[in-house]
Amino acid sequence: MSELNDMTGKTLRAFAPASTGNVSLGFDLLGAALKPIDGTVLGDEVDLELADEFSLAVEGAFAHKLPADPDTNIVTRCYQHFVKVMSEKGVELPPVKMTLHKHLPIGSGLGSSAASVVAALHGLNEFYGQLLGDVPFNQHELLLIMGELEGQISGSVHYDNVAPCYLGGLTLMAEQADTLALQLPTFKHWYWVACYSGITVSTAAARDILPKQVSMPNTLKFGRQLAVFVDALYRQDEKLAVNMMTDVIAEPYRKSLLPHFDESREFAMQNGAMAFGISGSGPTVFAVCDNLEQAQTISTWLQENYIQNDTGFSHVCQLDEQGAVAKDISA
Ligand SMILES: Nc1ncnc2c1ncn2[C@@H]1O[C@H](COP(=O)(O)OP(=O)(O)OP(=O)(O)O)[C@@H](O)[C@H]1O
Ligand SMILES: N[C@@H](CCO)C(=O)O
Repeated sequence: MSELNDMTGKTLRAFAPASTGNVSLGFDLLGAALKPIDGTVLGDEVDLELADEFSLAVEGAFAHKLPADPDTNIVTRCYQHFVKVMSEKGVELPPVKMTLHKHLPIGSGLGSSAASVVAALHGLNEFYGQLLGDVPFNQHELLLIMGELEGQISGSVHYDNVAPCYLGGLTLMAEQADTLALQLPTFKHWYWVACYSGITVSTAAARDILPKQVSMPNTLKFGRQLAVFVDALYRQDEKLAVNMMTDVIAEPYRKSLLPHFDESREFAMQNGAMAFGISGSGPTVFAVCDNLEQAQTISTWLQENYIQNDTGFSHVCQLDEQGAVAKDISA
């Protein structure tokens, strides 16, 4: 322990933003990190400090929606996995006390479990990095671990929430041994309205209702849309890009789980939205606008008409280009 830096009394806080998976046209392959323009914290935070033994405390607006036993919390599993891998490398890490500030609703389509996984693992990497003098895992290695942990909870390994949440911006999954995700160019003037209705849709259940096979016409449309969308981003051809933003894979089946989805789309598209769809596996919906006033009108309408209970909310967002961050919050 003598060669370790002194972290006594230091508290590090890691933040990981909300994210929207699929972006309609890229099922499991596209994702974007979101940040409300009014400064609301939309993401999970994890605090870390040295302790005699590991513990996890859970606070925040959605803490009571998680299982009471901290051992079943994905943050505990992140810690256990992190120290196990380091131990296998011959590095025994001193325990930490972790506090999860659970701001994101569970089963919301905003990458709630991904935000906890990313905040926990990024926080652990930065905290132990300061202790050891260098981060234990590089960005690629850490993203691999994030995908694995998120997969344990959502029933399948898909990176479209963890990758944008960790890296920021709009990401395309490459899933290659040396390149997991690619960061794409974006339209900086786009506003993304994100409205969470307040009901819970489990990702595993929303995957179960999808057909196991996709028809030939839909396969061809999916491939064309994704390829043309990426090209349009690189050429900053906004009209072509939004024309590609439709979902032939999941939305036709999943919208039956979302009360008022069709009216919401109709209102949004008639009031200036360039695209509208389900965020991840829902129930959050998103609308893309190039005009702030229209985005605000749509957000207000969704707040009044799409939200089902008092846990729902609606935010006008832009893309969070930064992704996960960590800062020293020691008193
Ligand atoms: N820290 C955590 N954050 C979120 N979910 C957690 C966490 N720890 C354990 N869980 C459990 O993981 C499951 C997450 O389910 P699911 O993947 O449907 O939600 P989600 O990640 O919130 O979905 P979405 O990506 O749609 O926001 C729930 O059963 C929840 O109780
Ligand atoms: N791509 C995943 C995201 C889940 O948030 C799905 O749609 O099932």
